[in-house]
Amino acid sequence: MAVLETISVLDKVLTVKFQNGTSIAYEEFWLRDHCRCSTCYHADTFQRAHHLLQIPDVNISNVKYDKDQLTITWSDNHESVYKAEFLAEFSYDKWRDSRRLKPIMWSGGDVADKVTKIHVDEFLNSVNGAKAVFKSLLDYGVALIENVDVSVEATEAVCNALGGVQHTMFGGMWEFTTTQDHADTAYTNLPLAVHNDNTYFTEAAGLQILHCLEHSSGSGGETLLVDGFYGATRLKNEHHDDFEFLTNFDVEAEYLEDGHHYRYSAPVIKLDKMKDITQIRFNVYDRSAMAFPNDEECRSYYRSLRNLSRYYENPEFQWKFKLKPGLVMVMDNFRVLHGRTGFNGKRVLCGSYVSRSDWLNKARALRLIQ
Ligand SMILES: C[N+](C)(C)CCCC[C@H](N)C(=O)O
Ligand SMILES: O=C(O)CCC(=O)C(=O)O
Repeated sequence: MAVLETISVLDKVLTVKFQNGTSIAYEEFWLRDHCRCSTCYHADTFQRAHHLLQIPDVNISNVKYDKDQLTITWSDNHESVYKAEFLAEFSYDKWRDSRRLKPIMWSGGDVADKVTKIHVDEFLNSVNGAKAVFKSLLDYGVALIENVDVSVEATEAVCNALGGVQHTMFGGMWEFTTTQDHADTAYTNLPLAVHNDNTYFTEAAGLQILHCLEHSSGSGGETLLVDGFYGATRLKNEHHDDFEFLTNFDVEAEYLEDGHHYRYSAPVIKLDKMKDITQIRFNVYDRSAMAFPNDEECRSYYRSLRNLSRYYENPEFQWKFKLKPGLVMVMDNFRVLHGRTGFNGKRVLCGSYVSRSDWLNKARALRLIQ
């Protein structure tokens, strides 16, 4: 519970000292911009009523406060009221850290005992079930949902509860096997080294959901998962120059098939301003043929990608398991790399993508993140 203790105003800055000892300084312009009265703010839509250019250049004429709220009278006689709880949100460190995700890195199959494995009914019909799935995705980048009817329709209900089916050139809900519906090796029985999908899209899919509907008259087709953040962190600690290179160099990726040519360039390892790893875009197959300005950059490209690959290809760091009908695997495509061993026989998978905005929206609505 935030409690106002003292307020002081100097040189267009109002400083609040809270009873817990913290102090926060607010620019006058920021305070006027955050007036929540009915003429400045549409409380029903959580939107400001004025353009930035309409905010007047005024000064604080008078302040009144008690332990719960502050009232400012402005030099244009406008009056603004601020609740202590609202003001207390804007300690910069607290505000910044409240927005940082806190992934728990993992390596190897032991993570199987940590990720959420939940009955589909509990996921779809209970808040705690939904929280368990989204927390597992936030913590480990993987969640497993069991007892799902072996159908595209039942899988779609799971995809919608995860945030909604994301439509791409591959469709919305997809069902795929070894028929060449698209010019991609996913539609074959070849082994696929662990990778992130959609490195050729301006924004990769947020989640990838896979449900093996059938695998008959054959073997293989085991799923491989690896924590892309763990491998990138090992690279940072053991090949720092390569890590730096991969956080700065734009690797170009592309996807080509009749009527389609996607192309996008971005670093393999994306950092935010806090230097937290926020995304891995790693796919050895979809890399474009690139030109380089000099030998050094070309050599750095191959050395750094090969060194990072050694972590991702290390079986010790991979989680290998077989998707079976009824079990739906959900993974964070911004973090977890997935692949499969080669297979024979008839193997049919269905699933969808979910955008990152949409699944984080669900997690935020469940109050798991800010
Ligand atoms: C749509 N579905 C998931 C079946 C396959 C899409 C192909 C994904 C492509 N190999 C990539 O890595 O982006
Ligand atoms: O067939 C599988 O298990 C995965 C295929 C794959 O990697 C993909 O569709 O992106």
